[in-house]
Amino acid sequence: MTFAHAVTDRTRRLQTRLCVGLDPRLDTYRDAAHLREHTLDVLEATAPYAACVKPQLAFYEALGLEGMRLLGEVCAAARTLGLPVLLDGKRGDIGSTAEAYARAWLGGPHAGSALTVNPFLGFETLTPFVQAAREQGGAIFVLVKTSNPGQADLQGGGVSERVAAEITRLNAETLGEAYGPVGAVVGATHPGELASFRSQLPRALLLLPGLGAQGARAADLAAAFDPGGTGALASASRGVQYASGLDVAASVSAARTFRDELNAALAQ
Ligand SMILES: O=c1ccn([C@@H]2O[C@H](COP(=O)(O)O)[C@@H](O)[C@H]2O)c(=O)[nH]1
Repeated sequence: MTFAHAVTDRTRRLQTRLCVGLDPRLDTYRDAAHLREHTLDVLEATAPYAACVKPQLAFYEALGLEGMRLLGEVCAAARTLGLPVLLDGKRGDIGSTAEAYARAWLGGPHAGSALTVNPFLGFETLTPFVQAAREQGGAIFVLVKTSNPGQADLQGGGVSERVAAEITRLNAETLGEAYGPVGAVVGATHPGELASFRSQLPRALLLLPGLGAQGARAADLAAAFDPGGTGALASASRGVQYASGLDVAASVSAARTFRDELNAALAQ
């Protein structure tokens, strides 16, 4: 089953459109062992409310070798729980280096996972990622309009729309499933633009980061979804993992609330 198929199937079966972000911050814990235990506990406890899990690679890289080991454990635990994994790495480079990134994050133990990809070096640099995603049943999520306030410095003036058009072209080359292997990152912090990106990106899954800590609200995201309530994943990291300090029960409650609010928005 491909990544797109797996998240869509999970959305339909469990009625959840929430992507749980796991971004463990060392300064929040007594030590690395405490960080590991809490991160794995949050993953397991919130899994019933999640369509997928999104580890931000930067937080694992910042922990050195131990972080890489933990990332492996998070991905293995997610697989056991039946949760698709979306690796937020925002990779992108000239072709031969992009090939290495694609092998590293879409192949081997990460086959079938998804990776966020930065298109700044040009559309030709997406090719190794798209090929790897197609071959391994994975997916990529290309940055179209990021959630941060400064995105307009470089992503305005029609740039986001050009990236969206390229994603649509790439997905048209892949026949078969409802959603192709090339998704789009569109910040949940831009609710007024979600309908437009939804229609520009007909076969793309949308990743909507910014729920919770960045101020985006589930109630404002309905326009990002297709009829039937598929096609988008709204993502919260701090708002789930650190919903109330390190209280795992509060993480569960936050995940359940985000799930319910997204469902309520779609029922309007
Ligand atoms: O446009 C983007 C793309 C990715 N992110 C990442 O998502 C999480 C957001 O964390 P919160 O704690 O829910 O704010 C983080 O890993 C970002 O690197 C994003 O925020 N915006």
